[in-house]
Amino acid sequence: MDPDWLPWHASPSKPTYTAPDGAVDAHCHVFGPGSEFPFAPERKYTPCDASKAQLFALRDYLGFTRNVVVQATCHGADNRAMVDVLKHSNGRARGVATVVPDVSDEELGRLHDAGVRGVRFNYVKRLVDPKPDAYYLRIIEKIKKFGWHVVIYFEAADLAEKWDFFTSLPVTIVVDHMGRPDVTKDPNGPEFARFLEFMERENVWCKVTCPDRLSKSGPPSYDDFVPFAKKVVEKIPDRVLWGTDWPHPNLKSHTPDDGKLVDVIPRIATTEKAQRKLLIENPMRLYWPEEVKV
Ligand SMILES: O=C(O)/C=C(\C=C(/O)C(=O)O)C(=O)O
Repeated sequence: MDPDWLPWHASPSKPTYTAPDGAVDAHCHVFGPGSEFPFAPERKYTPCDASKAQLFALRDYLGFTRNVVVQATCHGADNRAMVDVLKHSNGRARGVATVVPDVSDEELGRLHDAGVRGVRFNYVKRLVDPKPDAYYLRIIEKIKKFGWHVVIYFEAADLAEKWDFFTSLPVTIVVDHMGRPDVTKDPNGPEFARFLEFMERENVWCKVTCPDRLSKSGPPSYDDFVPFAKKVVEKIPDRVLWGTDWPHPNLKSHTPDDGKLVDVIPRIATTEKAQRKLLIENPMRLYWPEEVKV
């Protein structure tokens, strides 16, 4: 089964930026292996296998310590591949699952015990068919008892339409990839200003991730991505997260060099204090709160 997109980089460069001890890759995936963890029949793309061993090896190679493994749509609501990573991580991986509204409390309990701490609502239409708000509200009612948060993945154009719903949610929200801004526009323009207004809400967090997806100026430095991500880090330094997005599903323009993605970090979080918040303090507070010394 050939993947629909370029395979991930087999020999990324060693980053020139050294992440602080304890750094967290807060957005990554595993795919399959398909022979062990079949892909969802309803998926809209077919991934290549990308295993926990390869994810852990990349983590160590890039100088990171922990992972947050996000359920990808190609596995639908079958979270077994993601849970398998958590169970083999020695406590160094947490998860974000995909569930359906009639998920049982017992299943949610099993996911929580394995290390899941959130669910993902994916609004990107090329990945998932749209669901009504009530679908997601039923899920939120179920997960509140576990203290989980909601990760939302949407296109910039969706924000206006979903504004009232997103701003009504009574849980912590984590936005994937800055809501996918058009980085050819002005970072000080009205479109990104509206997104930054969303970021002003105390329960809203943002992943300053995916220069490889968003940039039009392209690798290796992804210059046009930097002012947008830097703005978010400066605005909400205590509510930002970073991740590789390995193995980079659905990228067709190029195969990102994960070492070069790491090297973008000091250009968007320009002080050691901001880097420690982005890479350690913020993800630890959200995913390993029991290990955070008050
Ligand atoms: O991996 C990402 O975060 C981005 C993509 C894929 C998914 O999120 C997914 O399959 O769940 C994408 O933009 O294609």
